[in-house]
Amino acid sequence: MSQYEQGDLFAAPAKPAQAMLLQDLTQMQALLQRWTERRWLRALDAQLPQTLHQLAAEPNALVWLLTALLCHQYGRGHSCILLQDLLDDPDGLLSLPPQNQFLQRFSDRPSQLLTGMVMADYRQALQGSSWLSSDAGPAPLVLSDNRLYLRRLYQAEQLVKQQISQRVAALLPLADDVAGQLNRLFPATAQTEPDWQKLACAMALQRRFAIITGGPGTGKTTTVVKLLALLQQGAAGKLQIKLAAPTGKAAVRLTESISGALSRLPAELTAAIPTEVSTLHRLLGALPNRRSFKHHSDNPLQLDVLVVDEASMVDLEMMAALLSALPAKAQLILLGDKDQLSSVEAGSVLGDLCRGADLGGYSADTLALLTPYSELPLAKWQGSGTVLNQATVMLRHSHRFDSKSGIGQLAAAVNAGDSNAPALFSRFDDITLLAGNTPLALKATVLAGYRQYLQLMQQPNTEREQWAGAVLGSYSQFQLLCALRSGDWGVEGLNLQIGQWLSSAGLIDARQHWYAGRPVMMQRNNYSLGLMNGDIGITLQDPDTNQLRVVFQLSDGTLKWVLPSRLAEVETAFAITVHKSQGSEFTHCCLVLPPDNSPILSRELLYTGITRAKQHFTLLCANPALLQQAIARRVARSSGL
Ligand SMILES: Nc1ncnc2c1ncn2[C@@H]1O[C@H](COP(=O)(O)OP(=O)(O)OP(=O)(O)O)[C@@H](O)[C@H]1O
Repeated sequence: MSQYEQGDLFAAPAKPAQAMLLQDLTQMQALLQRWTERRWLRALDAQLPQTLHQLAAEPNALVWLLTALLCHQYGRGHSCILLQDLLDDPDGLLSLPPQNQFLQRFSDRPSQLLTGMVMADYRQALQGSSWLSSDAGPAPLVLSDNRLYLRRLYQAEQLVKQQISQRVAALLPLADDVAGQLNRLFPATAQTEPDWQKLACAMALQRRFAIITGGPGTGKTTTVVKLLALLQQGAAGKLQIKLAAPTGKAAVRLTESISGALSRLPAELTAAIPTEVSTLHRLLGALPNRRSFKHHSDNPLQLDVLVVDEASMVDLEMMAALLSALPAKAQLILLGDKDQLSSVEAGSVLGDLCRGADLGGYSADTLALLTPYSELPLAKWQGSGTVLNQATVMLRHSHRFDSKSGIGQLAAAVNAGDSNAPALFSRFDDITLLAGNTPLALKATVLAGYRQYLQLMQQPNTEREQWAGAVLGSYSQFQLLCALRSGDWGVEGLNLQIGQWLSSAGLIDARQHWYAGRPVMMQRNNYSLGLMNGDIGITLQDPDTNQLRVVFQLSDGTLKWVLPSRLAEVETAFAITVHKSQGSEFTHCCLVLPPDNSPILSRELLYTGITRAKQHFTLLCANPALLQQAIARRVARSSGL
């Protein structure tokens, strides 16, 4: 029996009177404790009001409740809570198990306790609290337009809004021959749609802030390289350009794709374009054990143009840190796929900034900036979009996945919320649906997927670097992705299970914690080792020393051999979450869904998982009905952006 089914054991002995509970701190503490025991809250969430209370006593139990819920929502990636949600769906602010009939037994759910409350009750409680920032001074909570924030997040959001609107407002002068230059880089073809790559370039040339968004293979990198070539041409090659990405893995990928895109342009255009890509943490100068960075508004970055790839992975606080460290005159270009999952940390900055981008939403002024560079009329894309829509171009045509590609078609159908998407599996060879008896199918898939690199590992050759490079290359041919962290169908359970299967097949010997063949993923940046969160290394028996070492490929292509004892924060990576896979691609990628419904299963999760696959995508799903539900469910993160 699961913890949730034991309702009678854990439920409050008697339904406490709402008024009593909301006024009585002891009862409130007990309530938060019960919610924590049921895993509806994290211990940290229940702890926050207690900690604040020690710093400044707060007698109102409702304020305690709101603070714990706010902390919980922050942990789930929201920048704030909308007070309206407390009226519409208060249970949604806790991690309640979905569709659980036993929940009805709990009389202490928020929906029960907060019955009859109106907006004014929440506002009044907060406004009477010393925990709420006011004109009199800063405090940990901020109430703005009926949104409740942790002050840090509020400040980050304000900074992002302010900085971006200032940057979008300023128009940059164009070189005289810009139309001719654009025409040479983007030759006209027989098109039925505007050349969005060319228009993205034209827009970004005129703004200090621009977003180029698009799905996989739509030409974001190709476009930005042409943009940089034009910018350098206009500045006689004197611009200081920097490239960055949120994770080490994404940085390696951008280095590769930038180098590829440069090789397709004439050499005289590409001389002053860098290929070195740094992580955002490294660019900003992360300080050990601190949230702050070496570069900030008083010590800005030294650059003229900054390109940030995989911007969907950038969280709100990182975006704020980046914008505050950016010199006022610099140009910032964000690249990313707005439809992917949001950052692991709070915020969904790219998704928020790109809201409405599908429709264009361009004002007459913006159309006037773009029209001179378009062979086709743009009137269809006129609208009353946001300020940000005026600085955003969406690339719509995938050059990697054509109409014969099941991966491309499936990703597009899932992204559009098409409930018929699962029917595509029977129409294409490069996508496979394994429904039904999942454990057996899973075993067969992972054995086939991981066998090759493990066999290669067992044949060390005298050329140590070449052999290790080949093993790493072979590993990237296949990756198992999953939706959850814990449980049998999460990272933890699956890694254990796969370790056992591979051991039984004689491919690894997993009796020790560290063993040859163990793939591991960094869970945090480690600057002294030069390894970043999300980097995957493989444990190998070093033929030179006969000791175990974990081998990582660095962004310059070289290999780094690290003693396992130096890697404290790593996890086995036979299975990784879709979240952690962002910024990476694999030749064959297999996504396994749990048998039970979960709010984690969303359209964005499926889309992100599918688009990690370069040549083949397999979906393992015990319960195909879940697939439909996941396609219908959208991730909505509360924010004020
Ligand atoms: N206008 C175009 N015409 C033909 N091929 C193109 C065009 N634009 C891009 N490509 C090709 O499409 C492929 C993907 O391009 P690119 O890497 O620029 O896309 P991307 O959006 O950055 O991809 P990713 O999603 O991997 O970041 C490359 O092989 C590139 O040469």
